[in-house]
Amino acid sequence: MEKIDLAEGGVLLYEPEFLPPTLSEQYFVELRNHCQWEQKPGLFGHMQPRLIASYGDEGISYKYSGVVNTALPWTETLLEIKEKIEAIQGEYNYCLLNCYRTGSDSMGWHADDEPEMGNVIGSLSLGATRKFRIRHNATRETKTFQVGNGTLIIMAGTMQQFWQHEVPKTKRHVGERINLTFRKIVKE
Ligand SMILES: O=C(O)CCC(=O)C(=O)O
Ligand SMILES: [Fe+2]
Repeated sequence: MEKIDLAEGGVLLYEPEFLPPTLSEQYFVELRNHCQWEQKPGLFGHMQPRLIASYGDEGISYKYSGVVNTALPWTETLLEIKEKIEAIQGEYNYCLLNCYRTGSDSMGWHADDEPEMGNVIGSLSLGATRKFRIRHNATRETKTFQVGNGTLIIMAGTMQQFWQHEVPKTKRHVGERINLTFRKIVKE
């Protein structure tokens, strides 16, 4: 596990081999086939370039890109994955899943810095390898991480306040990738 101390108190943990490939593949197939995937409109009425699904504790909902996502009840598989990540760091009550179907699916620069969002976010990648980039708001310093089948990233400390992150589009022919971000939503 690589621990990267970022400017101004941000912390990023990076473990490319967090889960073994066969288990990751099993999770990928299970989640792709059984999650309730949908494509939602983003901020300006365009559809978001990816599919999403969200699961969590009862009564949890999360407003994201202007869209409210109400959590479906946890599944066995998601609880199993959640426990594995919690064993490294964090305590989570919500999971947003993103499915990037091709290289044209992506997620633009953003920070998960909503006031109700806990500062520790556990992010697991399954399937095709994509780039995950982070960029410091003021200095524009950028770092790129390859996120492949079974890669874990934990974002913590003040990272969301000082850095944004993205999953850029790629012209390469890439297969599908599923990303799970486990979060803690604190209700007022
Ligand atoms: O797909 C990823 O690796 C990042 C997802 C993400 O940043 C998010 O869901 O907020
Ligand atoms: Fe994010």
